[in-house]
Amino acid sequence: KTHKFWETQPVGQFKDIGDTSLPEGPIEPATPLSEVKQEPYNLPSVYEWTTCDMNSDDMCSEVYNLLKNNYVEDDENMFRFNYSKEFLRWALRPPGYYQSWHIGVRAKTSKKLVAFISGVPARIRVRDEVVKMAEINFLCVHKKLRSKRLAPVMIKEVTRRVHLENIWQAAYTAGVVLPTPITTCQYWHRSLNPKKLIDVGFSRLGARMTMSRTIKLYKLPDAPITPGFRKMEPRDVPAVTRLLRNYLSQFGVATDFDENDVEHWLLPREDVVDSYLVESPETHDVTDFCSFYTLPSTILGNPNYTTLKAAYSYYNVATQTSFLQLMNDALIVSKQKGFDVFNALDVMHNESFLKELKFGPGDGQLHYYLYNYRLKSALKPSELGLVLL
Ligand SMILES: COc1cccc(CC(=N)NC(=O)c2cccnc2OC2CCNCC2)c1
Repeated sequence: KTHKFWETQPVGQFKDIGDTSLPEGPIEPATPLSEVKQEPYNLPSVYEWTTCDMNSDDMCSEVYNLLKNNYVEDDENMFRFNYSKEFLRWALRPPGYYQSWHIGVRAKTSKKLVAFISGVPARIRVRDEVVKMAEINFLCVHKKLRSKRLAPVMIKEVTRRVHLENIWQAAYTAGVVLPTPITTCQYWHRSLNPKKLIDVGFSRLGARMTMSRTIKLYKLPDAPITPGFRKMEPRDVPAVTRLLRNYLSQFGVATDFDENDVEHWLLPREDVVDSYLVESPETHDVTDFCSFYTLPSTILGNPNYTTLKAAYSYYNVATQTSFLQLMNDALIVSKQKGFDVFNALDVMHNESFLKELKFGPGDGQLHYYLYNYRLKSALKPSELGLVLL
């Protein structure tokens, strides 16, 4: 498959796979800011760039509606991600964010928002190097404007604006294979509401299984079973940061969270992100942590349901409680909150609970990428400590 655009970019190229003579690290050097293109790239003449102020309710609604109607669908086009406005505000405004990295494309005549791409700053450790990067996400071109080659110029424009902030690396994911994945993850789903999942075609009734047998198979207790299991609170930020930093230090590529980051990314926000911890009843130490984010999907073309309520595993650490029991408690509270399904990637140590807790394999893969940073060899998913939204 010719990757006309990606062959021009500083990313690992397929032809270089296995060439261990190439050093690990940046592919191109940083350049002086004076050498960064000062003016935006040219769009086709009927379109114009716009910067999206996510603090503005109208602007946030425009981005929300563009994604709701035109963003990623599953392989069978039965579901489409439906990130909420509150989720987008959270995802796009972490500490140190740049509004200039929230980039829209409008049709000049109608002024309608027809495309979007975003970046947020993140510190990501690659082996022993902590690198300031942009996490690129929510690239979306209106369905009616596909294959007009808008995506390459949007990627070049967000790259230019990231360079203007003296940042030279990026991280992103895609459901498609591009040059060149640093790892490829499988996704897994744990049914919480099997009847709805079967009714909407997300799952199928197992062979020799009745509906009542299936409902019984996925039944969960009404309350978490670990003593000291409770919602995370602001006072827990230092302890959770210590727990997370220690856990993530073992992975080849991982987010380098500090307390400021933990306060933004992991404190509970209703209908956006949920996080729980285990405070030892004896010592009051914080010994374990689990979290998941809320990402509903629109159900396309089903007469009885419109929305699939999905929880996505985020960051989880078990040091005293068994990982199985901790994640089972996460399933229990997500069921209690009305989620239909709990999704997870086989990253970090997730593989150890997936089969045991009755997750089924999804029918797709999620590929992770670094921009302008070469790894000598690809990672196994279990060596990755990075979850993108
Ligand atoms: C169920 O509704 C869907 C609507 C659109 C796409 C997919 C399949 C899919 N592509 N799933 C994932 O990418 C995925 C599966 C498990 C965990 N995280 C995931 O993606 C996250 C992380 C990357 N950005 C999207 C959300 C499912």
